[in-house]
Amino acid sequence: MFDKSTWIRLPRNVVVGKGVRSQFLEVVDDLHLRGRPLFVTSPTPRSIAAEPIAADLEAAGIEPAVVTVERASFEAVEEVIETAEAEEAAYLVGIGGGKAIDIAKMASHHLEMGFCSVPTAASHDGIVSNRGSVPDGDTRHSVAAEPPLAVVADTELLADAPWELTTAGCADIISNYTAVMDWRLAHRLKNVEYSGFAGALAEMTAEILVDNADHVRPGLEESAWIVTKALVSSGVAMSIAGSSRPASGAEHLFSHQLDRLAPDAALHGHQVGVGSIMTAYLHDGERGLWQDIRDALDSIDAPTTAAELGIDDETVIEALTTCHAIRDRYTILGDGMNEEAAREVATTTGVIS
Ligand SMILES: NC(=O)C1=CN([C@@H]2O[C@H](COP(=O)(O)OP(=O)(O)OC[C@H]3O[C@@H](n4cnc5c(N)ncnc54)[C@H](OP(=O)(O)O)[C@@H]3O)[C@@H](O)[C@H]2O)C=CC1
Ligand SMILES: O=C(CO)COP(=O)(O)O
Ligand SMILES: [Zn+2]
Repeated sequence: MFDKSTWIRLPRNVVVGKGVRSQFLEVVDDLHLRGRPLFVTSPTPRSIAAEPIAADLEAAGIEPAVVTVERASFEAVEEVIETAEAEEAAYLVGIGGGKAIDIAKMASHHLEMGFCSVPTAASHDGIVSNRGSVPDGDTRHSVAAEPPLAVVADTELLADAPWELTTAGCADIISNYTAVMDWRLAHRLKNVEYSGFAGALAEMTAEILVDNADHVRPGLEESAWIVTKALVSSGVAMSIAGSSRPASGAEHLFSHQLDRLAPDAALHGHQVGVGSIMTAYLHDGERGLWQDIRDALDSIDAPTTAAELGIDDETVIEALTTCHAIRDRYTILGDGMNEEAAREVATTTGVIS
């Protein structure tokens, strides 16, 4: 008997383009969101986006509350929940990079409140997804979170952000290739539920981005447009899957472990890109996928080596040999790599010298 059912929760308004941050009020009006919003932001996005949008709302008689978070953590989520309650917020708006948006969507989930996403960097594919990613001691959780009711992605703002944030977003997308390979492997070996639609969308998103790599150049608003649309598409794949599987495999485990071993050394997207070169080699051997991934990263100025990440070779080996244990997610790393194998993959792919 067929007894499957699913909920696919997606944003209603995805507004992308030049200057669209000035349409924020129109977007929330269209969603019939009323009352006082709480802006969840981080230090740099606060001054460049949260304050100007707050000024627009104030001119219309709405005074948003604002909370600034420094790190992605459960404590930060708790702080946002308390602020929302104290300020009697009616809905939440995440304004910033992955950190602020993740915290806002997790707090909204707990508060059962609407959430809007205003990215200030095209640096990660959590802009639209219904997942939050939080470190917790030795582990890293991917938790259910509120998908945004609306995304307001201003390409002018995104194009003005430091170029490395955009290349990080590209690398997060390119890593979908290996994430989907890991997901299929887990399906075959461990009977993990697999969605062909979500897997195909995540892969196709990476393919379109790589095909358009020549148009992804610093300072070009068109680059912000191409990358943001890919980030939205990848987030939709996660929402269809109901998990981060289409966009997060062993390369993400590697990055999450680097966050523990070398905090703040490199951007999330750059770390997963380098991880993807190595896990592609593990999946595909010498057949060429790892070189294609490395060349695609190189063509958009994303790091391809430990040195370019600013991380030493021994930390890469430690991350590779331990990251399988960071969460219960079966990948090509199986129950872990030994040190010799880790050195082999990292050296052959040129990640370490
Ligand atoms: N939920 C999901 O599905 C996903 C979640 N993620 C998560 O997202 C995070 C990674 O996202 P990322 O954006 O790299 O991290 P951050 O939010 O930490 O942003 C990276 C840096 O960019 C700065 N910044 C943001 N916008 C601008 C701007 N316009 N101009 C100048 N600087 C800016 C931030 O400043 P400041 O320090 O002042 O804030 C920060 O230093 C990770 O925690 C990752 O796990 C990633 C992918 C998917
Ligand atoms: O970064 C992600 C997708 O790009 C998702 O993060 P997780 O690995 O925490 O699920
Ligand atoms: Zn990611």
